[in-house]
Amino acid sequence: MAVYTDISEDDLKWFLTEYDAGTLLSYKGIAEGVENSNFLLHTTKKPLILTLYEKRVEKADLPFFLGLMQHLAARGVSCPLPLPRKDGALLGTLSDRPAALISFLEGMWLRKPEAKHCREVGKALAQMHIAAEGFELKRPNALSLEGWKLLWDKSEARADEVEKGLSAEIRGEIDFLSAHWPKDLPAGVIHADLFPDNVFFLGDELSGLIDFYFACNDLLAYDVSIILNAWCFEKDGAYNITKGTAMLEGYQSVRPLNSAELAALRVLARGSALRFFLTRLYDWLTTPEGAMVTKKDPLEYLRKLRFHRQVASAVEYGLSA
Ligand SMILES: Nc1ncnc2c1ncn2[C@@H]1O[C@H](COP(=O)(O)OP(=O)(O)O)[C@@H](O)[C@H]1O
Ligand SMILES: N[C@@H](CCOP(=O)(O)O)C(=O)O
Repeated sequence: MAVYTDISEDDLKWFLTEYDAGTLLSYKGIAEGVENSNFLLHTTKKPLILTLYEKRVEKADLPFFLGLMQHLAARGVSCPLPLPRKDGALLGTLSDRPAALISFLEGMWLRKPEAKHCREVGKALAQMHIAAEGFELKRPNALSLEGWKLLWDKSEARADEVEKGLSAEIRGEIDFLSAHWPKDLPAGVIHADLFPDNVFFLGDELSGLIDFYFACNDLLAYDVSIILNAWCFEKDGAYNITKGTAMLEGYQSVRPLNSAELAALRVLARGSALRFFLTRLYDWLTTPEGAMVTKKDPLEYLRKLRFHRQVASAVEYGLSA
């Protein structure tokens, strides 16, 4: 559940007077998501999503996120479009939080994605990478090597509470990644969180991408490693090579990966597994009991990280010859 901040009907009605959004008919908090507070609004015009930006989103980054959605939507990516206020601004304030209205996207996220869906996700990610070219704002990835070290510093003392021996293992992993992280690969704007809950489908057709609040400038192949991690493992922890093949084929049908990117995939996948392990671990250790948010299991990503460590080459991810 992610509604951290309540809003009153009167405040919301007042907030809406700044927009040409029609008159409020109803609104309700959305249970899903972990970062921000989201509400579905019905007005006399189109349905809208109201987002109140919470703790982990820097206000200074909001023009990047909202501008990126505008840039992508203008280039044919199906993603939410921020609704400007009457004064042209994309951001307002509600319940003391920065707040925005974005268009409602039809579709549902898939609880049990299949290989055919992975192919579509691969394609959509590559299309997003290409459509983002020319976006003029920049945002370094706050959750890359330096960010991982900062997160780890905050969690290390209690890591062995989660699993004995974890502290030494993760320190070793950070050292390895610091020494081997690739530098000269194609870079651009990445989504950085394209998990199943951020991709909508209508039937088997991908209807849109949401949640650009981790988007940043980084290595494009790192984003590929994120979707392999997020979509291609089964509940029992096994890597599904059929899904991996479909995903990589889908991606490469739009943007072929070069040989350096393919060679780096294993290290990138270790990095992305570590990244989600670390944010989940931090949340696991710091979210108070009874908070209105579903904590995600850090150990799922520890298991993925261990899998990538024993992968000998990118062929094992399902690259077709
Ligand atoms: N533009 C949108 N159209 C339809 N539903 C949306 C949209 N944006 C968010 N949602 C709903 O809100 C949920 C949480 O949104 P998300 O952006 O993932 O939140 P968070 O950033 O807090 O993780 C989504 O799973 C979806 O159900
Ligand atoms: N995808 C991340 C958590 C971020 O959640 P989202 O609701 O913003 O996609 C994870 O699974 O750890």
